[in-house]
Amino acid sequence: MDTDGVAASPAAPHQPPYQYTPNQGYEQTEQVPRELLRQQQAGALHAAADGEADDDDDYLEDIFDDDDVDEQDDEDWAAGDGDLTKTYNRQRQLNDGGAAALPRSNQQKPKANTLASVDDQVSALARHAAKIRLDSVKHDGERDKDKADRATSEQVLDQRTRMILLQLINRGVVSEVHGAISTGKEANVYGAVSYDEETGAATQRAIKVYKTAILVFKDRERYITGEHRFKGGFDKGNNRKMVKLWAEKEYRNLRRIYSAGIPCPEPLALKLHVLVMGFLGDKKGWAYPRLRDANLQGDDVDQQWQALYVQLLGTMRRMYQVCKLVHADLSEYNILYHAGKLYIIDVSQSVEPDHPRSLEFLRMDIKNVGDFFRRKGVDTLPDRAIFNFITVPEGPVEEPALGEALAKLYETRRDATNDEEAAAEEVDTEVFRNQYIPQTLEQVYDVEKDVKRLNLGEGNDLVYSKLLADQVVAPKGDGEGDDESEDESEDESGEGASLDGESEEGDDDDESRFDKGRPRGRKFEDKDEKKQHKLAVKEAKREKRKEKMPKHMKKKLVSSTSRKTKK
Ligand SMILES: Nc1ncnc2c1ncn2[C@@H]1O[C@H](COP(=O)(O)OP(=O)(O)OP(=O)(O)O)[C@@H](O)[C@H]1O
Ligand SMILES: [Mg+2]
Repeated sequence: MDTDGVAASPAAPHQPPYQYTPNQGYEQTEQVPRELLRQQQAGALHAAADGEADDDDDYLEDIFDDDDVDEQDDEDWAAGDGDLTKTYNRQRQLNDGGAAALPRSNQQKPKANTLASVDDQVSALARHAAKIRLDSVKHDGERDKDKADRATSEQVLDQRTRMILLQLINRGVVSEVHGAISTGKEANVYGAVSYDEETGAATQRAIKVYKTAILVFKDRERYITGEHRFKGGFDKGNNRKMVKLWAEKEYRNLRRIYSAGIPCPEPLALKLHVLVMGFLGDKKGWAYPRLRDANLQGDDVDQQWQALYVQLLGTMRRMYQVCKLVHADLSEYNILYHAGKLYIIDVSQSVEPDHPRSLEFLRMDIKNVGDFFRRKGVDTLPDRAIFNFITVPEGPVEEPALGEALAKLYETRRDATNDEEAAAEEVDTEVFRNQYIPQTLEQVYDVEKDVKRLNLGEGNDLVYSKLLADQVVAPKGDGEGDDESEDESEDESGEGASLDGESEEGDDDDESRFDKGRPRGRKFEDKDEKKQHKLAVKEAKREKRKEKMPKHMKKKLVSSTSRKTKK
């Protein structure tokens, strides 16, 4: 790999290529990082593709494209994007001035103009090499200690990522990149610092770098499938595109959440699979603890937990109603806590309500949140009540009205201190958790039965009653009907919760893992629960089949009514 005869570099692995001088920071002892030199010497970008197994021509080219988030296809973003233009211009200025000042190891002029400009940019980036210092690991207390240690030794940045970080430094988005705050399967999060040009004041930043591990990202496809924002589709075979997509999704979602005033990291910049955001932590660079690790102090800890629970339900409703997002991986792991406030993080998999599985994801979020707070001794509300609270369009979306609405819910709930009532509530929650959730009219596969129930005044039992009632169930008893793909073979599969419109990729394991609608489920997997659920679903389907109208009749009914009810 390293046989290109680059002049011996002082940067042996154990010898950092920089020197620390008090008050002046890190001074570089190595002028140009090796991979950058190689870039220049080869005079062609393709020579760089020696790191990962990567045979694309654009291994590094796309790093120099100005392809930040496309504003056009997502007009509802409230946050402006002026900063990116600013940083881009700054970069151009820097490039113009910076490149000439650097020693060039190879005076050979690249033939193509594009290569020449990339070459210049590479030179401009080189002088920032010493500002990436992954040896300073910061994480709170004992948590992830091993993981973080590993981060420094193992998680050496690949060339592309390194280039992107250098570029971000060059643009002035951050001034230095430090050690990993967190390393995970899908992403590493690094601490970074940005120094104010005039005052020199330091501001902490966080940089999330998505990793290109095939297996993990395969699993995430389901979040993109059905997302109208990603209608253009994605190329599963290309990991780089996939991680870029995830970073982009996280960036966009963060912008929505941030501009809705929900506590979360401020999205600052995005470049391919690298996302720069505001740092949630103190001035010294210590990140706030995850809710899971929050250590509440005082003699009213119980009330504090209760208040946090109510706060979170309000946030979930705001996210749904204002941001039009379901988090889809909400749990005590993806919420940070500080001074009575909950910060929502990790939103790359969040989906819009029109995603075929959004309600399933929401139900799972509700369950995760409820389970956690119950363990903390909080008197939680039933899942169904929360589901309705979050999804019903009417009602407040701002505090303090949100909190008041929840207080009312507490008042009107069943008397949970009464054993019988409590048991009934538990059963209802269990039923709710296993109920089939249709997402679109096409998925209401037994519309006749639902209408009958509605006419009998049992409409409230439908999971989606608060959501689709006026669309799905017309008062006269007609409505949109069955869908073509609901045939016997699907019934036999036992995949009760699998919704139509979902990709039919045929990865059984993947799909079954998702029975309960749990994304990235390994963390939460519970085999018994899954089995039980499958049985319940099978039984329910058997019952349904008994009452099922023959398919040809249903088709007739659908075609005679669909025109009336379709939006
Ligand atoms: N903006 C931030 N400020 C401070 N800490 C952060 C920030 N973003 C993330 N972190 C820390 O990094 C951790 C991981 O972040 P995140 O949940 O976004 O990654 P992830 O997608 O879960 O990664 P993986 O699933 O691969 O572990 C968080 O638990 C939190 O401690
Ligand atoms: Mg996370």
